[in-house]
Amino acid sequence: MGKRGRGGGQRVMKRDFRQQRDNNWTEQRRRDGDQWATPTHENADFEEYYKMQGIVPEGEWDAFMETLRKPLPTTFRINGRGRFAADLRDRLQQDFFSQFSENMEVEGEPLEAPRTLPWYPDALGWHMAFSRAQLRKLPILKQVHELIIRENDAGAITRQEAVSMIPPLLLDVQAHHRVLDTCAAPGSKTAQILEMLHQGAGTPSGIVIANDSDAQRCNLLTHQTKRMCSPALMVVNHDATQLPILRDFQQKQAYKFDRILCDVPCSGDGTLRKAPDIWRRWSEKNGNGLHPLQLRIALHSAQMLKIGGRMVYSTCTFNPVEDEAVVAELLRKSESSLVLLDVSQELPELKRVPGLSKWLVKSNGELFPSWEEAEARQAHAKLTRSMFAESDISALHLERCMRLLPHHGDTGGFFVAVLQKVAELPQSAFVAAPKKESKQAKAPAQNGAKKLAEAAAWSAPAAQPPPSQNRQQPGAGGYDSALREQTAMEEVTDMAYEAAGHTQNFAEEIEDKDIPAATESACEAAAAVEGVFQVLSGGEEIAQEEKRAAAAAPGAAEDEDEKEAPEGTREKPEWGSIRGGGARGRSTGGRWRGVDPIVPFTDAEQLTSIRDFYGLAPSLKMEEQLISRSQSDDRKPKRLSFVSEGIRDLLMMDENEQLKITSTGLKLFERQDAKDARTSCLYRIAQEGLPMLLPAMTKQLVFVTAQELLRLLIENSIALPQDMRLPMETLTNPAALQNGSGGDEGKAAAAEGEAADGAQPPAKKAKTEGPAEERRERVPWSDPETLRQLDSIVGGCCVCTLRNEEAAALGFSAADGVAEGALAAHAPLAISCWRGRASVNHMVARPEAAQLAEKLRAALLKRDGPAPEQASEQPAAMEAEALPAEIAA
Ligand SMILES: C[S@@+](CC[C@H](N)C(=O)[O-])C[C@H]1O[C@@H](n2cnc3c(N)ncnc32)[C@H](O)[C@@H]1O
Repeated sequence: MGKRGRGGGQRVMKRDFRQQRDNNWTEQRRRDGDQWATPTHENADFEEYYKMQGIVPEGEWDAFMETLRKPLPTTFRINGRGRFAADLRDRLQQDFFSQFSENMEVEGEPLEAPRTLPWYPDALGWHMAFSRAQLRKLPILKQVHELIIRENDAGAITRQEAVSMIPPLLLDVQAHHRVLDTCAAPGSKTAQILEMLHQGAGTPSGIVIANDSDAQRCNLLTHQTKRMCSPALMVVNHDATQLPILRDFQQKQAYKFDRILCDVPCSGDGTLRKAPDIWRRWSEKNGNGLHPLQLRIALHSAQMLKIGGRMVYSTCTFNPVEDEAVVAELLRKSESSLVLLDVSQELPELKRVPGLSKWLVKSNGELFPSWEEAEARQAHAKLTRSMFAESDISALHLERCMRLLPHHGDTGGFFVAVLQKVAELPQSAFVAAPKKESKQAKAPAQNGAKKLAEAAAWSAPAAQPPPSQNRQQPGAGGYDSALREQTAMEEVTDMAYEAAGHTQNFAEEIEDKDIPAATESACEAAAAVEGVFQVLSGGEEIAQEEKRAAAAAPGAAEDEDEKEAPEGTREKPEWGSIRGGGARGRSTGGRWRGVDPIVPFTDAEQLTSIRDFYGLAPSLKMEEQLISRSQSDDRKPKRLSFVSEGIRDLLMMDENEQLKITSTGLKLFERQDAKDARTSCLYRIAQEGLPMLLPAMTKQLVFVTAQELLRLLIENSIALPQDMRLPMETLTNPAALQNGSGGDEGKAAAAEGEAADGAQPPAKKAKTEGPAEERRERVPWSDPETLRQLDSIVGGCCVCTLRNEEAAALGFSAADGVAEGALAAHAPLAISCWRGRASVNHMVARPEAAQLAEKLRAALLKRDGPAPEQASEQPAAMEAEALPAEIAA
């Protein structure tokens, strides 16, 4: 079959794969004739290959294989650091894990007690291994299982495979770092990195750029990281070998990163325990096919790293061709500008084996120790020299790499190398070594040695593309194009197709049989193998798109020579004049088709209105840090998001719209569209923006008791007393809303009862006013202090938050009431609400409201003990079923 035909098939496979990717990997069964057969956990090629490689220490092979055949335990980490994370850890320990004992059994089957991951800092990483049968039979396991799903959805914990937590820990991220996560979707490591960035108080000066070459997976990445509520994150969609290198106007040089994670696409056999279908699809060809891409990603990343910066290269495969071979070639090409760090003293409790210094490469069914031997046997056609352990290998200290073996810690398999940049990479690093004499000789001659040299030159440190290249490629892909020509990508193509075939079938059989939430582990396993697609379809599509975008860019046809400012002279552009990568709805056209452009929000009238309405302190620099994604100018933007100073600066540096931005910024405000809910402010507060807004808010705040907050969360709406209800005229006369309660008029209107509460946002109203709601007897607000505050705010959006002293007593804030950090999991207990004509309703999504209610109930239970009617019940944290049906759901 020709390549064109197969490419079409690839697209279908890719779509099928994506549609199912959120599902959990379970034990797969495949149709075998008319029989359903459970896949065997055997693969002779796999065993032979890895036995020969010597990846497992002497005498441990059986234990290695036995563990690989078992399902993977559940692991999770408690988000964030500090007191809040420790509190949650202690609560889980007291309420749940203390109920397990050492020698527990379920119907004769031993049950392993949950335990902490010994190497994870502050005992915040946990491991639990129990079977499905045990889960069904032991109620406490079911409760723990549900708790983990709930806390994961709420952003308090993250379910993540244990070994996948290691790269971010070794990246050693600090709050001021610029961090790049090159292959980031679905985003479990990005989330971990973000937490590290946010470990101090306030908004960090550093940023995280999370990239993935697959646009749909970028959306998944956005979704996964949304719960982190970080204004310091930007998600971009590029081929990591062509990520644009921007010019840093502050440093007057290329924009570089302090930390880079290259968690590259790989063949994924380290995930066999959660993706058992790999057993029957495993082939060394997958790894051989991915090696060139992995190397190119690592090389380009190294170029984007600051001198002194740290880069982690990781895979979830045991395969040395994708692991040590890539690291070795990277070190070789760097000519000592990169150093492989000895991290044996970091995470000391983590059991690991050192990297290999010799390995074999398989081709045509034979294993070869060197390129020369493969060449002599005519078996080198689909190989590159860089896949082999060369004679210089001992000088590279590959023993500093680490391989995580499943039987050592009951985990998946993983590989990690930590590198530090000590000097700029030589230009020669970006010119590929000859692969095969015959083709090699042709390539420069056919394509032009000058072009190659030019491409390599402009990829040098801090250099900008020469004008001609710049017009062709918005990204710093100069060396890449050279590399493409020289590495004879078309030969890798076949291997990639084969690898992709493996992925397709793998994907086709995914079924969701277990956990309802999209699980991180499923996505990770999927990601590991899906990367294969990027070699061809994804990568090529992106390259095409980047070319198209460059051509479509305003002024692309002009002489770039005249436009390029000499190094070091670039001025900082005006905030209001920038446009972040996107084209949709722009009359001038933008760079990235189908992407809404990022537009600074500078509407002075609206900004003043928002600032006045919520009494926002000047410390919240909305005028310079608020953005929207607008399709056209004729309507006010639907959402306003806040970006950190670091992201704002990056947006300004990206004045040529080189970045294809999927998402950035923390949503603070949403346009209030309800026609019957007019207030003087067009924008209401988005719940996720509260951690950022609350410290700056001085108006529309209502400090309520814990019991009131709990009631509001459970009942959705609490009525105002009759004498505080607003008159009907406020529905059409916004000015009247500004004057607070309606006095006598209010009383008159109140006689019309609840159904007349037109100021409630219609969408919410539909949700909250079911027949059961109407039947429920509604006790109005009654605490005198709360009533005083409710009377002092104006109708429309407001925030109900726990009173400081209660927040401190219940452990939700420091004694001074100030939240630690901006992450959602550590945000003060506050909810975005709507003060309507006759009631106050919350505007929080149901799952989040349920989670907040449970958190509050647990804290109250801890402080006050069980309420009389609850005294005989289980701890509050376990009793979602005791909540009203709409919350428990
Ligand atoms: C192993 S997964 C990453 C998992 C992720 N780091 C996490 O922890 O959730 C590899 C990812 O690389 C992406 N990918 C594949 N080829 C790529 C390329 N050329 N550039 C950027 N991303 C790529 C895939 O879409 C996939 O999401």
